[in-house]
Amino acid sequence: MRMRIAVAGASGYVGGEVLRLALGHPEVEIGAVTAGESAGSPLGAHQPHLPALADRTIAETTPEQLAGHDVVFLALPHGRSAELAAQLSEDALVVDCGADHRLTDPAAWQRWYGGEHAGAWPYGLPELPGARDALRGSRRIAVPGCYPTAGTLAAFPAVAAGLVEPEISIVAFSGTSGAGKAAKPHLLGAEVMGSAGAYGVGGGHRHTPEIVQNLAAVSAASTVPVRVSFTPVLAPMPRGILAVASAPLAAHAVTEEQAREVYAKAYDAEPFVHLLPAGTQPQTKSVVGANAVQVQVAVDADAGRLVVTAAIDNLTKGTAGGAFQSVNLALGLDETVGLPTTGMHP
Ligand SMILES: NC(=O)C1=CN([C@@H]2O[C@H](COP(=O)(O)OP(=O)(O)OC[C@H]3O[C@@H](n4cnc5c(N)ncnc54)[C@H](OP(=O)(O)O)[C@@H]3O)[C@@H](O)[C@H]2O)C=CC1
Ligand SMILES: CC(=O)N[C@@H](CCC(=O)OP(=O)(O)O)C(=O)O
Repeated sequence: MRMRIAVAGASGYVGGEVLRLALGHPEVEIGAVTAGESAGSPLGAHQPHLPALADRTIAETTPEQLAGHDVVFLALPHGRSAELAAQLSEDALVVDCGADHRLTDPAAWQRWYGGEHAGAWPYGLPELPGARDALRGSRRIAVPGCYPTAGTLAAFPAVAAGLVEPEISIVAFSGTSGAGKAAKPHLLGAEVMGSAGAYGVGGGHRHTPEIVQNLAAVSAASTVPVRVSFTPVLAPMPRGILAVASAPLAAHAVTEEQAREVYAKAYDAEPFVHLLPAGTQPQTKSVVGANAVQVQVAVDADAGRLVVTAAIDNLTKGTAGGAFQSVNLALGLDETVGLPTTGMHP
């Protein structure tokens, strides 16, 4: 099924990754490319890695520019996408890469983002139980946050199988592209190069309720609330997220082999999730540009904890790749069409 796509936010990091993947997708024709302040300038001035599109002129982001496309990707700051989506045709498949339609609980939206809750759309993490059914045939997709993709995929098989108590700690290291390309003082080279630092420490990051929402939906301990302590760390690299999730084992006798069996059952049939052989660890570089997740499982018997590591590229599986995976499902295509799975080494 051929699809004509529009990309709003085409000058940004996510918009650039959507367009990179679109150029390699056999069923995609690229229509409108729009943005904010950069409207009127050539796309090549913002996306130097896309020479095939360098001469395209960026248009203003209006409902009229985005009309007449089969799929509209909104790679815009949160708030802006909900406002725009409300003015788009119900027949078009609208894919919100921002946060506006991820949270199902209006009170959680109010607490973490503020303002009116736009409502929740089918959540674009196909690996979560039940997600594929909601995505098939849908005309709206909420793309997960990049940390929630990594953290959820690291933790959910153990939470769903009751392997751990639902008291999850997630520490995740992110490349700086996770913050977008708008100039921010804490992202200056002099601040970031050669250094790593935590932020949002003590439960302050707005991805916490999204991770809780995902894990609570699958938790085997239905009478015990899922609690997540999430700590993001900015790391001196352009792309990638490495998440380290750990939780107390529900039974102290659980062996590493048993834990691996739980993860193998969850992921053996998944085209984009790779449970690594014992003894190797996920590396962010190995998934750069790939719609891939590397996962490893360990049991810390002395501490009585399960420790799971997961690596993704925040812009690929963490946003644009995961978005195309969900689009493929929504349009009845094979989920894997057009999505690269190989990363880089060294
Ligand atoms: N970066 C990441 O790893 C991830 C990002 N996301 C989400 O994806 C969305 C895009 O992020 P990212 O690409 O990183 O951000 P960038 O800052 O790199 O890009 C933002 C884009 O939005 C455009 N824009 C900003 N304000 C407006 C406006 N008022 N009207 C129209 N267009 C506007 C910008 O255009 P211009 O430059 O012309 O102003 C630019 O094209 C955000 O919601 C982000 O939270 C989600 C998961 C991961
Ligand atoms: C490194 C870095 O700054 N990362 C961003 C997460 C990006 C993302 O996924 O943002 P949305 O949920 O808004 O889509 C942050 O911590 O805010």
